[in-house]
Amino acid sequence: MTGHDWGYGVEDGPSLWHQNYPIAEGSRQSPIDILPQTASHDPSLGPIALKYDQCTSINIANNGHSVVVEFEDSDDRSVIQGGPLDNPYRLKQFHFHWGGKGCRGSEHTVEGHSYASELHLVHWNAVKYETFGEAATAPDGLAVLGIFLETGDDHRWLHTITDALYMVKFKGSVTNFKSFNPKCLLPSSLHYWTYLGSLTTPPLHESVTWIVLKEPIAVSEKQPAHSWWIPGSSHYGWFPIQTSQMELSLAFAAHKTTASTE
Ligand SMILES: NS(=O)(=O)/N=C1/NCCS1
Ligand SMILES: [Zn+2]
Repeated sequence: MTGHDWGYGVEDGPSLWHQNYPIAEGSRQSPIDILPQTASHDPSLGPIALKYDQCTSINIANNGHSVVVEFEDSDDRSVIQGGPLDNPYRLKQFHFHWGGKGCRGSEHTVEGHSYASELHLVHWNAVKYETFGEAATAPDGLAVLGIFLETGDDHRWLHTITDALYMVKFKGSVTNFKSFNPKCLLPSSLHYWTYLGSLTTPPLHESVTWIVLKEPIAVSEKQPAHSWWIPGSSHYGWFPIQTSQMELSLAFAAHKTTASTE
C-alpha cells in the first residue's frame, strides 16, 4: 500500500486503517492512554541517555502526513540508549503530531489528558538490523522518544522549525535543514514511561519501544499548528498541501487505542 491510502478524514481515518492494515487490531498498538497510577515501577530500568552532540540534520520534508526532520544515520553519532534498551538506537528522524485549531493533537494521553502536540524522535536498532526499513518491522527494531508539547511560554528554539515550514508547504517538498540539534527540544527531566507498542501511523508495525517523557515542553500558542490552520478546512491531517493558500495546516486528529501501560 502506498503511504497515501490513509489519513485522518471521515473516509480514511484511524477507525478505517484496519481495512488496509489489519495489524491495527494487533496486541501492541499505539498510541495508548497512559495511566501513571497503574504503571508498574520497574527498579531495573535505569535512566535513558541521549547522545545528540554530534547530530547531523539533513533536511526538513513534508511527507503529506507530517513535517519530518531527517538525520544522517550512517554511524552511531546520535543515539538513545539505557532505560529499557539493550543497546544504542540511532536517531533517524523526528516529526510532530499537531491538532487542528483549538484542538489538542497529542497521540498519547495521560489519564485521558491530551496535550497540544507531540514530538516523536525516531531511532532504530542498527546493532541488530542492516537498515531502518528492516528494523521498522522487527519487534525490537525501533525506539521512539515521545515528548509532549504544552501551550505556554515561547519555546526559544521551536521557531527554527516553524520558520522552516514555509519552505515545505507542499506535500512531497524537501528543503535543506542543517545543524539542527534536537537536544534543544528536550525538557529538563528525562523521567519517562515505557511500553512495547507500534508505529502510530500506517503501516502500524509493532516494532516500537516507546519512551514517553513525563515532563512536557512549553510552546506558545502562536508556535504550534494553531496559527497554521487553513480557514474553513474540514479535512483533518496534513493538508494535501497543493493549496494556493499561503498558510499551512498541520491538522492532525489524534487517534486513541486503549491498553494499559506496562
Ligand atoms: N508516529 S510514529 O513515530 O509512530 N510513526 C512512524 N512512522 C514511520 C517512522 S515513525
Ligand atoms: Zn509520530
